[in-house]
Amino acid sequence: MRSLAVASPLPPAAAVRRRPRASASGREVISQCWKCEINQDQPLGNSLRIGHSQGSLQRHGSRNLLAAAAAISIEQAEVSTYLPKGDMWSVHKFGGTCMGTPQRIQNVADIVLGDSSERKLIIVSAMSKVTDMMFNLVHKAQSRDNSYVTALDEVFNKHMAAAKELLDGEDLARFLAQLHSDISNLRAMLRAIFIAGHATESFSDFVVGHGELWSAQMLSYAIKKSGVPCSWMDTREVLVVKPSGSNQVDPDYLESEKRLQKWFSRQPAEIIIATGFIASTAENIPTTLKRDGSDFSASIIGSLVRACQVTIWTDVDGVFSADPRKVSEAVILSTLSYQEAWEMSYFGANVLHPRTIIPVMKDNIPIVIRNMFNLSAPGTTICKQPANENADLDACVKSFATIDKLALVNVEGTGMAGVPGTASAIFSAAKDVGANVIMISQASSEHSVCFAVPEKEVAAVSTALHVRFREALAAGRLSKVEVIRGCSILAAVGLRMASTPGVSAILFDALAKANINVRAIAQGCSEYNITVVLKQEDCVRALRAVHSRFFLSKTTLAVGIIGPGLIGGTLLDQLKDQAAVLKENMNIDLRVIGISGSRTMHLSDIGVDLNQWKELLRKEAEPADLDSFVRHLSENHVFPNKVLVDCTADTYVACHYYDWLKKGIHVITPNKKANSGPLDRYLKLRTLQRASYTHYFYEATVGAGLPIISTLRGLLETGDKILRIEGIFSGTLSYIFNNFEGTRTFSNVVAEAKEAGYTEPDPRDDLSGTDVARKVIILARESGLRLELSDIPVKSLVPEALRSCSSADEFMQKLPSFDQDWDRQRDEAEAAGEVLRYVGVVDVANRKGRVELQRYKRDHPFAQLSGSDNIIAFTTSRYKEQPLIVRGPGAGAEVTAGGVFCDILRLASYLGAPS
Ligand SMILES: NC(=O)C1=CN([C@@H]2O[C@H](COP(=O)(O)OP(=O)(O)OC[C@H]3O[C@@H](n4cnc5c(N)ncnc54)[C@H](O)[C@@H]3O)[C@@H](O)[C@H]2O)C=CC1
Ligand SMILES: N[C@@H](CC=O)C(=O)O
Ligand code: NA
Repeated sequence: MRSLAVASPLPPAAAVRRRPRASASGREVISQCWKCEINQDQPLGNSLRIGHSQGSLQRHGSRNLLAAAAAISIEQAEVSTYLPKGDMWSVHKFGGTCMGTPQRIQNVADIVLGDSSERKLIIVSAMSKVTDMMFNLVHKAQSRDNSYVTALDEVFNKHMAAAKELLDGEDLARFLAQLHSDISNLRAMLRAIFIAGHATESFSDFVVGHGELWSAQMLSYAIKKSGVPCSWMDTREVLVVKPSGSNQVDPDYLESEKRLQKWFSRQPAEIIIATGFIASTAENIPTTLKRDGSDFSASIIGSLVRACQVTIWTDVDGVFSADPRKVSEAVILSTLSYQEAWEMSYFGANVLHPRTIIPVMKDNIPIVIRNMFNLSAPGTTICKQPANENADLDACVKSFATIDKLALVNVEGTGMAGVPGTASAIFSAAKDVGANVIMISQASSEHSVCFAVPEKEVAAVSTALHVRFREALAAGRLSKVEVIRGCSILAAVGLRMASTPGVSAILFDALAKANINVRAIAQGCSEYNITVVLKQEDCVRALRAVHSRFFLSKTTLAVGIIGPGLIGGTLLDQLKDQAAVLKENMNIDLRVIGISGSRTMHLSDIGVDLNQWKELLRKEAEPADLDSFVRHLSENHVFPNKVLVDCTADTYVACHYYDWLKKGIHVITPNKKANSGPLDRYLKLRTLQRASYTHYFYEATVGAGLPIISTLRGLLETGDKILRIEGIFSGTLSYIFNNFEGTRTFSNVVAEAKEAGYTEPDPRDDLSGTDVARKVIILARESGLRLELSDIPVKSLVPEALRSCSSADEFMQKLPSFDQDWDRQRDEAEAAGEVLRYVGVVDVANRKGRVELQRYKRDHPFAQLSGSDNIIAFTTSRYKEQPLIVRGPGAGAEVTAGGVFCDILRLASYLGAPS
């Protein structure tokens, strides 16, 4: 035996990319001549130094030949063609779907031919469904079911038909002859299985592996048809594996490399089509690489030839940031590190089986996942940590994955702390019943250990723990072994989470804002993944919440609008006009997913087309139903954050805010009914809202879009003391008295205010002073006074005789008959150099409020207003001499809808949108 020391013919760039590999003798090949492949650092002992030679060796050789050197015999060393290794090889793997029809096999051939790599090794699976058909043959035969014969015919017919469509002439004849021969061998073997009523694993593996043999041959003929030489390889001649327990196998790299070398010396083709999935044992018994075996084959062979890349062709565009069936906004990741891919596949993401990554990982060979049916998609490259990624917080998390149907087991008790062996006893009990522990968490107080197992295994685990800890439980050293069913795991995966502060804060913040309770948390010190356990029913919503926080626009908000009247309708139009800008500039994605009027409602799962909301509400609507409207919003799993905007003036709707907040739905409204309704209900609502992560905003209830509530809050929260708030709180009444001059009649001016959209749906609410009283109550309660609406003395401007009118229209018709009375009041004031103004006062110091019609001198600030102006003066400890005054239009469609819109954006900002 002589060993070889041959350096790799890597071009310089590739040589730089890879670190030298250790040789079998443990030494590294540190100096290479890539033209003549001579290792300048070879051990002299039992090795043979090969001088610069011409011909084949110039293109061949590898640093890693060393790895096999000791095992390569002179006989093999002397064969004329060495297996070249290194960057000239590209390896492709095509799965069953890619090989599903003759046309697809032809497409595969085209892709292979389109790859300009010097050498190509193509691994193929059986045509789709064929592996199942083959397993079924074995199953039928060993169950002594005669129909295996017809099932075998089907297998034959499927391949014959495919070959006839794909091939012709001699190639077809050769393939069919081989197919015939294989089928008759299989028939004999299945007959033997039938008679024995049993198939050994190797018999079964032999039968099943035929799908790959046929697909590889068909593809190689299809490639040859275009005039390019190509060989096909039965990988059972090359790949040697040994069983490693629990239905897994370990590749024998040395032996496989040796055999590949030998194979290649006989057939030194530039394109090799190899069978995936199948292999053999060291004793040449056929076996398979088990689940996802073809990917594994590609990765092992990629490693054996030290390929520049292994491309796994499939039917998706790449690896998604989350399961696209659960998160429609999931994005394709352009790169993933090996560890990330590994973590994700563990969590059930359909990436690659972790073992597929191992062979290529040691040589830093990238795996690219690509879509055969969408060649324009660049796919996902799985490689060593990509260097060029920006390390901002959001980029730290690569993807999210979930596992459902889990149960948490919580073992708790004071007797655990400081007692070595408790954890070992707990987990050995789980092991004894064969339970797979998916996640473990123990707080450092050692008071409890909790772990997650598949729900179906939890009963056995619980019993085993009760048995194991019977004495400890009886003695009270353990207080309980508790099982919490119906759990899911949500994991955030990303290599860059390691040592980046703040990632978990963002994750938990997103969960909190979506009102999701976290039951257990685990993060290993590798920091590649953060795992949280939650209620299974919350899982998809949680997934969407965190995904949208890290991947999407920062804040996605589903909006339900109730009451598309003047304000609601204007708001919808404003949302329509501004949505794109918000998305682009602020990363806020607002989606109106439901609009409900009093008669009809229109619902959408992903967002109503706001260009035609009126039409949709008319033509594509269902009868309005508040409960089902709210259910539509709360049960929507696409959007993690939801808000109901009540644009009605309805008390019935306002009564529901408490329930909505409790459901985790935020509430925004210009409707004054909730905050000016019964005090106890108001207090209950505020208490709930303060205790929860749900928000309730109502800026437009006072002064419409003017910043009244927010100003008051700002004063209070910064410790100012409110003494008095007074002003003109009614846009309608302001307009009326600002314009009730000269020869104009009172009723005319009221009609104008109504026409301008300043009044309440029923203008009597304005003229009666009730609307102002409600605003006074809202501000009083905001200032800490516990007043009821009935505590506010109100001067009503509705003539006694018109209070009982059955409708607003009737009231408006009858109002002119009272104009003379109004003329008189105005003239009297004018004679005194005064004007009439309707004011509200919150007398915080004396814990009172009132609403009254007053006369003010013409130079008083209240007399200086115009249009629908409100003016609100805050007298506080800080603003004592000169009150803080807010003034401006306090009613009207645009300003009020704008105020509501502001609240929606305030909410988005509370939920994480940039400010
Ligand atoms: N108009 C203004 O300048 C201001 C109005 N507001 C408040 O805005 C709210 C809306 O006022 P407007 O738009 O002017 O009234 P509006 O009468 O034009 O609109 C209210 C809409 O709600 C609908 N509605 C009533 N009950 C409903 C129910 N149970 N379910 C679904 N829809 C229902 C009505 O059919 C109507 O379309 C009121 O609460 C008002 O106090 C607040 C500040 C200023
Ligand atoms: N009708 C109200 C509208 C705002 O709340 C008013 O006139 O002020
Ligand atoms: Na306001």
